[in-house]
Amino acid sequence: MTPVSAENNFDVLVVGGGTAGTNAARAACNAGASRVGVVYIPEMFNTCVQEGCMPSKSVLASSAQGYSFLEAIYRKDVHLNRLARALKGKMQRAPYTLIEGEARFLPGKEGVEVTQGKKTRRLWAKNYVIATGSHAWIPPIKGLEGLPAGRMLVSDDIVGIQTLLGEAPKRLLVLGGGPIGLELATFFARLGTEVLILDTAGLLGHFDSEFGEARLRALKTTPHMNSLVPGELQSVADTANGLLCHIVHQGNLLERYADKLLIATGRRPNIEALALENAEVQVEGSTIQHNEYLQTSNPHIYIAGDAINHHQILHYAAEMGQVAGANAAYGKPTAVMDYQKFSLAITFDEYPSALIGLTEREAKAQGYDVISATQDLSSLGMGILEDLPWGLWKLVADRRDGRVLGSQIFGPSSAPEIIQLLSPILYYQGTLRDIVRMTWYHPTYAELLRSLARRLCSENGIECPGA
Ligand SMILES: Cc1cc2nc3c(=O)[nH]c(=O)nc-3n(C[C@H](O)[C@H](O)[C@H](O)COP(=O)(O)OP(=O)(O)OC[C@H]3O[C@@H](n4cnc5c(N)ncnc54)[C@H](O)[C@@H]3O)c2cc1C
Ligand SMILES: NC(=O)c1ccc[n+]([C@@H]2O[C@H](COP(=O)([O-])OP(=O)(O)OC[C@H]3O[C@@H](n4cnc5c(N)ncnc54)[C@H](O)[C@@H]3O)[C@@H](O)[C@H]2O)c1
Repeated sequence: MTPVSAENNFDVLVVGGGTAGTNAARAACNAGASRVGVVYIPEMFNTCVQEGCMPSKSVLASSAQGYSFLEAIYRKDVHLNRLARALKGKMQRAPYTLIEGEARFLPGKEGVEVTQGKKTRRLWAKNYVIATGSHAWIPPIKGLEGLPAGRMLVSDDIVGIQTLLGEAPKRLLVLGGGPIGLELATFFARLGTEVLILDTAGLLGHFDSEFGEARLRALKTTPHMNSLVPGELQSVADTANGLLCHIVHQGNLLERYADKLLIATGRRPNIEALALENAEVQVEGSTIQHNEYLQTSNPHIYIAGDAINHHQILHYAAEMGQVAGANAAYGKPTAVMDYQKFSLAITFDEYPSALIGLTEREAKAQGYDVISATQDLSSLGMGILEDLPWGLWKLVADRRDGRVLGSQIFGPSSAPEIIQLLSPILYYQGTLRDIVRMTWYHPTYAELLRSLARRLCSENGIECPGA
């Protein structure tokens, strides 16, 4: 290895300054690494704040409050400027060194080369963390590539949505009914855009199937929303009447017109620019091979966050960063990434859905003796008072000891908050009996958790107070 100057020599070098990268750097500092560097591209330094969680929730909140498209965009820009300023300030005060530019690995264990404009700089580290995030994936569909600029949007485009659209489109085809598709479809439908959602599978694929089915029924009653699920976009062509979309649905070939197309079919890791072949890091398809310590096939290189190509949600990015950063600082695989411990997913659309812990399907696959109870929230207590048109709540437990394994909820606008009632219960390995003994206020949605727990006890012969 050709030596580098002291300022370019690190114990741990993190490539990526987003949530995973900054958590990795902080964890490396806390684990005793004295020289820790973070390389990042300043224009797009943090997905959550710049184009992900926060802008999507900002426009959703504005549309729920009745703001127009342009007002929602203005408010989003104000929110993001404030959030980005706070985050940058936090990064500047952190105990690691920030380096701006795009990084790529060099062959022969020479470290990484960082390019910014015409300047390049070579950095070397004992251990590295790759935390380069992800980008929207565009499926190979006939006609997509040749579309004129502004006709097609991807989820990353929310940051520049006004420049791309000018105003809310009259007709929008949303490809993909995952969280991004459902959230952005909700935003546009609330503004009066006629939205058509297509998904080749079902909605809410991570949930038990009754939740995807209920979400689809609810979608069909939402003003300005329509769906063809499962439905496949075969081709698209730009015509004088708009985008002509050929769609296969239930064996029929349908024609639909849209003014704009929004692609929300998942995300893929940002790894192309890294020249990983130089670092002897094995990649299979879009996935960097790694073990439970988040260590790649090169023992000096770890990986964290969306770049890992699964669990692409913020709190996982933070946790993976902590694990990868600590292991990189120790110089050996020590901390293990436990995904199940952090299982929590929320979609903030018209009828929000949330899950925590294991679904019934996952619990069965793991060999648990599963019991579950589901309640329709629209016909119960608060659901009646609030005229809730749709709502389901499911509790999953282990028959052997009544331990709570997971829960899913859909419908009420407070679902994203309600699901987190289960967080301490799962963390402390609480049981159905614990839930029944706890105090719940009436009338609230939360008190229904006790009804579910009581029902599971009485139906399955588990001793519970009042069951
Ligand atoms: C529309 C949308 C909505 C979302 N909503 C939510 C939500 O509500 N809740 C939730 O939990 N999650 C949400 N997510 C997911 C969440 O935003 C991501 O999981 C999380 O931000 C990923 O963090 P990260 O650190 O892995 O990547 P990023 O934040 O993308 O960081 C990647 C870093 O790598 C740097 N980089 C990339 N390539 C290079 C290179 N070659 N050299 C140097 N630096 C490089 C970038 O500059 C950046 O600093 C959403 C995502 C999207 C797109
Ligand atoms: N609220 C949140 O927590 C939140 C919000 C947004 C994004 N995210 C995260 O960001 C990541 C990306 O989200 P996403 O919604 O883009 O991806 P996703 O993978 O969650 O969903 C993509 C959807 O597109 C469908 N699909 C795939 N190919 C298709 C095709 N050719 N035609 C039609 N449909 C197709 C899939 O069946 C799936 O339902 C996810 O990991 C998600 O968890 C989280």
